[in-house]
Amino acid sequence: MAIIEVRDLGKRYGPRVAVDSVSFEVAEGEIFGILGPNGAGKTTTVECVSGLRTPDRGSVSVLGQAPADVRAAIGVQLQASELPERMRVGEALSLFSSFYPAPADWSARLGLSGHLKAEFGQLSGGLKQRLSIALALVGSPRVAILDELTTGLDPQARRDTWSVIEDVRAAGVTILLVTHFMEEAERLCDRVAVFRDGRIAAADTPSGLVSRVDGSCRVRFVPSAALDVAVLEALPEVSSVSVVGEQVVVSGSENLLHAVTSLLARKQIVARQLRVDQVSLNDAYVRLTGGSSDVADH
Ligand SMILES: Nc1ncnc2c1ncn2[C@@H]1O[C@H](COP(=O)(O)OP(=O)(O)OP(=O)(O)O)[C@@H](O)[C@H]1O
Repeated sequence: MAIIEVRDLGKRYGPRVAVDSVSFEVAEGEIFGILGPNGAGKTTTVECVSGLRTPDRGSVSVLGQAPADVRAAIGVQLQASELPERMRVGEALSLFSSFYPAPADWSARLGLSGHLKAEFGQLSGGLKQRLSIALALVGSPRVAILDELTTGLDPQARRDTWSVIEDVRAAGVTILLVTHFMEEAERLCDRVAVFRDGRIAAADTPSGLVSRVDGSCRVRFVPSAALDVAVLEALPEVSSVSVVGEQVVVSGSENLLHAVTSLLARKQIVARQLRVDQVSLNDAYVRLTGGSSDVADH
């Protein structure tokens, strides 16, 4: 069942079109990733889903209702969330908890227990980020919207946060996640939408996006005996073949390795120094966004 439905969403800021004809659905329990270069319309889209912004066009429903009518069911962690400088972590958690009849306490799981007395203004970027996640989850939301969840965290803190998000999902929460990190999208997301210029350039599972890239798999080897390149080129899985010195380099679809090794076995040729490379989600992303490299791989 779709828990979030976005239909033909459009939003302008003056003459600037931020989001144009965006449609997607998120199923209950799914982690749906939104990727794209700076200015592609990701934040505007999730702000419309969270009910913080009103679309100019199209419709958004969360749990079958307008977001503004189900606010208590939506937890939001926005890119730049600020609290008063002097407010202590424990005070912020208590204040937000007081808004809900049955608040959830994620502070220990997010490594905040040792910082409850620290003032917000004194926190490192990483701790601010973790606090904003804890505050987004305090109302036990059915839908969590996380915008640049792990930006500013060091690699270990990022991995720790991913495992928290897996726990959040295991608790039945549906998650809409804006990210610039391909490794994060691959690890966490069931499906991702790649935004470009306010539109969705492609939406699929991470592996589905990779397999859309022409020549997503590459096999290299040195044949043990003379090999007619034309027989490789005739295989339906093969998109191109090149010969570099003794080495044969074959590009093609996901099933390339099986197709090439079966052919070589039939011809009783051994593939020496065999290597297989797979296009990464990062490669797929770069191609889908027209070569933009404003993305981190790890
Ligand atoms: N409040 C605003 N007023 C005017 N223009 C805005 C406003 N918010 C966003 N924009 C513009 O709308 C476009 C989409 O912005 P948005 O923040 O949704 O993109 P984004 O994909 O989230 O970018 P980023 O990765 O940098 O956060 C951009 O061109 C941005 O400059």
